[in-house]
Amino acid sequence: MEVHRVQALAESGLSQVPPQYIQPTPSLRTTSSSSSSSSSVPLIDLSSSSSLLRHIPAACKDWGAFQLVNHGVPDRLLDSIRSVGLGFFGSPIESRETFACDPRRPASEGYGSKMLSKSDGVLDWRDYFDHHTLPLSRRDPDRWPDFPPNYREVIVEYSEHMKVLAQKLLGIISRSLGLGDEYIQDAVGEVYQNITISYYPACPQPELVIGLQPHSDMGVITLLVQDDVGGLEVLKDGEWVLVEPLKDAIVVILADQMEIISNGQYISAQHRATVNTNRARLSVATFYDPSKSRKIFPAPKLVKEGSPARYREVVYGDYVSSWYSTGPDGRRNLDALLIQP
Ligand SMILES: O=C(O)CCC(=O)C(=O)O
Ligand SMILES: [Fe+2]
Repeated sequence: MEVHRVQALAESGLSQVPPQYIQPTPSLRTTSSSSSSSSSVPLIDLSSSSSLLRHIPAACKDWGAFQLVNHGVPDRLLDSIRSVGLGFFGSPIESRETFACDPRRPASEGYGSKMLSKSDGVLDWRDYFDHHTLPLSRRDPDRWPDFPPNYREVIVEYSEHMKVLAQKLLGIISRSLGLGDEYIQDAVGEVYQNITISYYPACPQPELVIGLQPHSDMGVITLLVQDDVGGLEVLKDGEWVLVEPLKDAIVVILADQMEIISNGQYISAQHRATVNTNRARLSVATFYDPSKSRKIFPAPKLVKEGSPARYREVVYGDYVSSWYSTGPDGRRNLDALLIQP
């Protein structure tokens, strides 16, 4: 299978994007952008008790996403992860290709460009590097780049901080739903963590393409850091809203299994990434997922008279397979589990 790196294409200096990257439906193009919207993604201070009690639950209900400051992750680590990512994507293509993922297997670890396994379908204007970081049994740092020289160390340290922060947030979210602090963590079981560094090259015709197509994340919770370029957008009441780049903030995105466990009280945010003519953009997404064999279902305490179960139980691995084979198409995978009243 021949793989084209978007970065190589962009750096070849072409003035028009190849047809396989052009979004056929104008509604999927990013021209009709966002930022005119009056609302913005909630900004939450994790060190304030009113945030924990009021702002986090409101953001989870209305947006399924928020930006977090005073999160306890050292700012220098956020800088380091961005800088090793840029170091990798700024290295010669031959060095990068030594770490290519297996393009035939969805979600395989390594350097990739095409997220979905289906052969038709429009391509995203993005390259990425996916790291399998937890559990330790699936971690093999030899499969990660060793340039810049501190690359692997930074990933290991970052993985630990993201796990701790995700678990803290799951405790807060669990409690806010009237469940025990540990309920969501227990429902998820052993954590499967992946870290994906996305690189969106500058594009000569950004209005015709999409960096990353609209989707909701399939796991439980995603923690994302971005650089100062901007491009991440969240769908709110039918409008795309830009997630303003804030240097030391972490973007929290609730994912599909969270919506199921909360029986729809909290929503998974649909989001997408746009690109621009001038500057390449880098983001780092850390996904917190159940194991493939885990069964996920609405918390029994949230299913009662007047609020019946809204989602069918699902084996997480089946959810992942359908996501990668058919594609996310917004919320298609989650909507397929809805129980019709
Ligand atoms: O690049 C971004 O800001 C979004 C990345 C993302 O949504 C993902 O990797 O699932
Ligand atoms: Fe995402």
